[in-house]
Parts: sequence; C-alpha cells; structure tokens
Amino acid sequence: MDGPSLPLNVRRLLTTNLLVNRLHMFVNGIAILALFHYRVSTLVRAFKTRETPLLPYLIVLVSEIVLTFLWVLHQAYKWRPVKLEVYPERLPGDETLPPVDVFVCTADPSKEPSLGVMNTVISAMALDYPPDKLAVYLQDDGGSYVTLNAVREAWKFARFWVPFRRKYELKFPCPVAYLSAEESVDEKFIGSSGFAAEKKIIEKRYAEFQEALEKNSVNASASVSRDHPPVIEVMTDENGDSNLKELPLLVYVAREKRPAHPHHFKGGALNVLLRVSAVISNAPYFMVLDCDMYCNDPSSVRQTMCFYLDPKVSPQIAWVQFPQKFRNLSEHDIYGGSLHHLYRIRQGLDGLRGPQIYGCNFVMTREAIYGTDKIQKEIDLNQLKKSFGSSNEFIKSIYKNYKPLLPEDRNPSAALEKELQLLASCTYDNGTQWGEEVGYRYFSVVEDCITSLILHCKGWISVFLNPARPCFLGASPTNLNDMLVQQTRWSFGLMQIGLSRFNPLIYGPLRMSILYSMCYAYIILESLYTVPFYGLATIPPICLLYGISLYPKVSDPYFIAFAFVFLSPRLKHVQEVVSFGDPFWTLLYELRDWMMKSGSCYFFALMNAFLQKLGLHEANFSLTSKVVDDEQARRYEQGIYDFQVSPLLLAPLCSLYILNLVTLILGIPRIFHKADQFFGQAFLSFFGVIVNYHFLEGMFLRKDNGRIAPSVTLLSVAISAIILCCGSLLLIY
Ligand SMILES: O=c1ccn([C@@H]2O[C@H](COP(=O)(O)OP(=O)(O)O[C@H]3O[C@H](CO)[C@@H](O)[C@H](O)[C@H]3O)[C@@H](O)[C@H]2O)c(=O)[nH]1
Ligand SMILES: [Mn+2]
Repeated sequence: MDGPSLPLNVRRLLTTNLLVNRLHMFVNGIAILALFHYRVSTLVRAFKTRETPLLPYLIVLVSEIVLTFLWVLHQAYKWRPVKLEVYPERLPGDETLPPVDVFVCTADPSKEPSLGVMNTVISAMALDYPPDKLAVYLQDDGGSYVTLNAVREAWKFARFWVPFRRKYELKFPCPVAYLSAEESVDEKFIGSSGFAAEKKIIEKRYAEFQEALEKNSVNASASVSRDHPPVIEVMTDENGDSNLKELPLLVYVAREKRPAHPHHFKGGALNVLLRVSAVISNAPYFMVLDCDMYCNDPSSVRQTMCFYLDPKVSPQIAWVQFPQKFRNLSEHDIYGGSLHHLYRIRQGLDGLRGPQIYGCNFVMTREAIYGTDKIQKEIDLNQLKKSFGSSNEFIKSIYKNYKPLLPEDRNPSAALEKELQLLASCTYDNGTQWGEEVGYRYFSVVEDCITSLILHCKGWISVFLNPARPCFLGASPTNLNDMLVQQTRWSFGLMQIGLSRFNPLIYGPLRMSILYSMCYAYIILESLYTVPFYGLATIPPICLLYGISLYPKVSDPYFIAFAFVFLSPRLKHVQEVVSFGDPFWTLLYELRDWMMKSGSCYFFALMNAFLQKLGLHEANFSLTSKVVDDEQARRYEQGIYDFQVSPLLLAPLCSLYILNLVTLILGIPRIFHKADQFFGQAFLSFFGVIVNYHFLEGMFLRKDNGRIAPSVTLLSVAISAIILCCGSLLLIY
C-alpha cells in the first residue's frame, strides 16, 4: 500500500549544475583578480607619470568594481541549485485537506477587461478542491459597478461551469481556455452523448455570459471611483435553485477609498482581503492571483498541500510559490516576457531559504503574514488591538478554533455586515501594526519583495514549485513601452528598499545567512547596473576618439584576463540558456533587454528613488494595461520591436547608440593603425552597436509606425553631441 511511507515531496540537488556553477565562479574569479591587479598597477603608474588622464580611468575602474560587486552577489543564486518535486496523488483523502481562501485583485475595468478578470475568478472556483473548503474573493480597487455586475454574472455562469468541470474532471478550470483550446481536451468523454449535450449548453451559456459582460462594460473607465465607502457582497442563491454546497464561496470586496487617505496599492488591497476573509471563511491558507492570471491546472492548490501536509517541513514554510507563466508569448520573445532569465537561476534559492514572493501565484499561511506564530496565549487584548486594530471579531479569528460568522445560506447578518464595513474601511490601519509588522508591508510599491524579505529574515522559509504543466497563465506585456514602464516601476520599488534601513546588505546578514542576503541584495540593487552601463557606453568610445587607451594591448598577457572576463559570462549564459531548453536567440534578446533596462529603467528607478528620499517624488503604481493593441501584437508576433515608447525612456538609449556608432566610425583610422592598442576598446563599442542593431534599424532604416520617431532620433543626436563635448572637456583637458 502507498501511504505514510511514500514522501509527498522530494528535493533533488542538481549536482551537474552545481559543479559547473562553482567551477565557473572559481575560474572567473581568478580572471577578475588579474583584471584588478592590472587596473591598480596602471593607476599607480598613471598617478606618478600623469601621462594618461585620471578621470576616464577612474570611471572605468568604478564601472568594473560595480560589475564585479553585482557578479559576486549573483553567485549566491548559483551556489546550491535544487529542484523540488511533489506527488499530489499521494495526498490523503479530501476530508483531511485544509480550507484555502483565494484572493484576486483588480483595479480598473478599462485597463483590466472584465471578461479576463472573471475568467480568473471562475477558474479559481473550479479548482480541484473540495468546494466547501474553497472561497474566492475579488478585491476591486476601482470600486466599480461594472466589476460588481460582472461578478454577479460570473456567479451565474459558475453555477454551471464549476459542477461541469468537476463532473468530467476537465483539465482546464478556466472557461475561455477550455472553450478555445485547439487540441481535443475532453477525449475521455467525447463518445458519451450526455457530455456532448452538456458541453453545448455550457458553450451557449458562456456566449450569453460574454455578451452580458460586453453590454455591462460600456462605461468602464467612468465607473472607476476613488471616493467611495466599502462595498462587500457575498454571492448567494436568491432563488434557491442551486446546490450551494457544490459551489465555493464567491465574495466581491471594494475597500473604502478616500482621496485624502493613502491606500498603499496592492499591499493595501491584500490586507483588506486578509481581514474581510478572516470573519467570513478564515482559511488557514490563502492564495493570491493577479486579475489576469487564471488557473490553468486544477491541481495547483493540491500540489502545495504536498508541503503543508508534510509535518517534517510544514511548520517552517510560509509560502509555496509558482512561477508566472504567460500564454501570449511569441516564438521570438523579444521583450523577455517569459522571465526565464529569472527562473533559470531561482532554483538556487531552494537550496537556501526559498524564493521571494513574486506577487501572485502562491499559497501562504495566515500565521506567517500575521506574525501570530510567536504570540503567546495569555497575551493581553489591548496589546493585540495595537497590532491588529480595533475589531474584536478579527482578533478572535487569529485563534485556531474560531468559527467565522457567515451562516450556511451565505446571507451575512447585520452584525457581520457591520464588522465587514469596519474591516474594509480606509482608516482601519491607522495606529495599528498593519503594513508595518502585520500583513503586507507598505514600505515599497513592490509589496511582494519587501514582505518576503522581512518574513525570510524572521526565519520563515518558502519553496518554489515549477511543474511541467503551468499552473497559472497570465498575459505578458507585448510592447516595449509597457515592458520598460513595468520594469521601471519594479526597479523603483526595489530601490526604495535598497535605499532604506531594509537594505539587505545590512538588514539581511544580521538575521539570515550571508549567502541568502546576497540573493536579496542582488535583486534589490540590480539597478546599479546602470552605473557601469553608462560608464562603459560613454568613456571608452570618447577616449577612442582622442586616442586614449584604457585597456591592455592585445599582445599584453593581461589582455587574456580582460578577454576572459568578457567572454566567460557569455559562455555561461549559453550553457544556462541551452540547458534550460530555451531557443538560441534567447541569448541575443536577453542581452538586449539587459542593456535597455540598464540604460533606461534602472537609471530612472535610481533617480526617482533618490528624489523620493529627498521628498521630491511621490511613489506611484502605474497599472499595466491588459488591453491588447492589434498592431503592436502583430509586430511582437513577428519579432519586430515596437518603438512607440515614451521619449523619456527611449532617448537615453538612442543617444548612447549614436555616440558609440559615431565614435566607432570616426575612430576607424586609429583602430587600423594601432590595432594592438585599441582593439579591446573598439570591440566594446562594436559589440554594443552590433547587439543593439535594432536601434540602428529603428532610427534610420524603418519606415513603419513602430520605428523610432524622427523627433526622438533628432533629440538623441543632440544629446550625444552634448555628451561628446562635455565628456571631452571634462575628461581630456
Ligand atoms: O493599486 C493597485 C494596483 C494594482 N492592483 C492589482 O495588482 C495586480 C498587479 O498589477 P499589474 O499592473 O498587473 O502589475 P505587474 O507588473 O504585472 O505585477 C507584478 O508586480 C507587482 C508588484 O510587485 C506584483 O504585485 C504582481 O503580482 C506582479 O505580477 C493587478 O491584478 C492589479 O489589479 C491593485 O489591486 N491595486
Ligand atoms: Mn500584471
């Protein structure tokens, strides 16, 4: 018999990767040391002789120090790669599964169309989990009647969809995914006449549902309100004709919003959901979904139970994280939407303390996010109110044997209504520990990263589950502007943390291992790449123009060290991409993305974070649009860059490109006459110009709408001329 003897989860050390990684670290580390030996000795000489100008030399040195610093931090990810596997089929019977609450956040029906959001909600209701142990909450930050009506329509459709999905054990919990699937997804029942008839009915009802939502969405953007009281509605059975026991709970929540009160973006929304759900269903575990991330595999929550029902590991685990995967990626994923560059290395985190929270697609324990694991039984009520706020009912809910207030018919009593209004009010947090020590932390616009940093520092661990069949599917930005804007927002949020007392280089090592602090430090300080990027994209080309050599001659033995430090990370990249099974051109796209981020997103993130420190900039959350622009989508599909990008984000990149191109052309005579001396330096610019060929195309060769606007090109020419002049003045004379 299988049973207690068979493990629910297995952790495998990836030995080959581990060996390759450590070997690379060792060899590359030595080459870096040789490089710095050269730098320091030439600098000392330059100080004495004053032959070469010092400033350009120092800038290049600082660039190399920052690059090395980030490289060292990055190695922590590669130290101990581990893969986790789960066996949900070995789970005990349904009666032993714990309840789970699902939280979906949405903010604006004009940017996040209702049909998509409702498909996410319905897919969560249709998970393969006992319906009486599943509750789905939709938090609407738009406070929009369009969304509320859509939820009511979704509830109507779910009454048919959920039992249908369950009865035929369909592998697709999301209606639109099931109905538009190309392959035959239900061949198991294809012969049975009952199934065919039922599927027809479902198709018809889905069409009606879709039509109702379309009608309902006409005034979507006008329906969004920033000034409204809390609205909470539990969907229920007005006519008494459906069996509520077969359907998970569905609750619409719009927290109170007032212009004068900070609402803390998604972190604030999730904290309201934690409180509201506590007095309605109070499951010990909750799952978070973004509104465009539907459930693709019905077994996702069960898979997480392979950890939570394993007594050996469960007491320390705060969350089980799935990756974000996307259904709309083209073969040429030019904007790096797959995020594979992240997932390739994240295996290393499981060998340490586990992955960060990636915002959605994870199942977490309330205990961890409340911090109640350390609360003693005899603690005084006033003390608890200071932490958790004034609601007695909520405080009762943090104890194990609490019975939530919602009656079986799902019609809230007046007392419950009153409690809900209090818990979803915008002043509830005031004077409490919410956002500070309890719940999602408000400190940064990337609520996920700061919250996981703090929980990891408190001793919690997490695990990363990346099964072959994606459990959740979302939509990735398919144009350059959205990609850059999103990245700028993330990087800004991370820099908020990096510039605060939570800087993991200081905050981390006191509370967790050095290796793990390095992982956090890397993602949080990644924006620092902008420093060497600007340094190396301006100084070497300008110096080339003036015949100042910054790198060893090709005949110099030190040249090998430089060449190695340049080449070996490229080769390591090849190894990682190939062994992960990504197509070869991923190498090029990832390199381009990294350069675009470094020149644009990281730069503005760093600036804005400094400005915020000085009180000159206010943190904001620019929602990514989930509405698809057909022309842009077509270009993305064909692998053609769409440069309809805010000039602010684009001009720095174009300027750097022009600068390198021009200096390279003007420097040709020098390169040929003194190839030995200038090869390295010229190669750097050459590499940048070749890798970023799409900029050349966008500025000078393309004629379509997606090209770089001539005004931006002109502006960039001017900027690069200014950089050239200033650079020459400052550095040469
Ligand atoms: O004030 C807000 C802002 C956003 N959201 C919701 O948050 C989710 C994520 O917003 P989106 O604009 O899609 O941002 P992304 O950049 O795609 O989000 C990534 O980055 C966020 C911040 O780190 C994480 O919360 C997300 O889970 C992660 O997918 C969406 O469902 C929004 O509706 C709110 O509910 N309230
Ligand atoms: Mn999103």
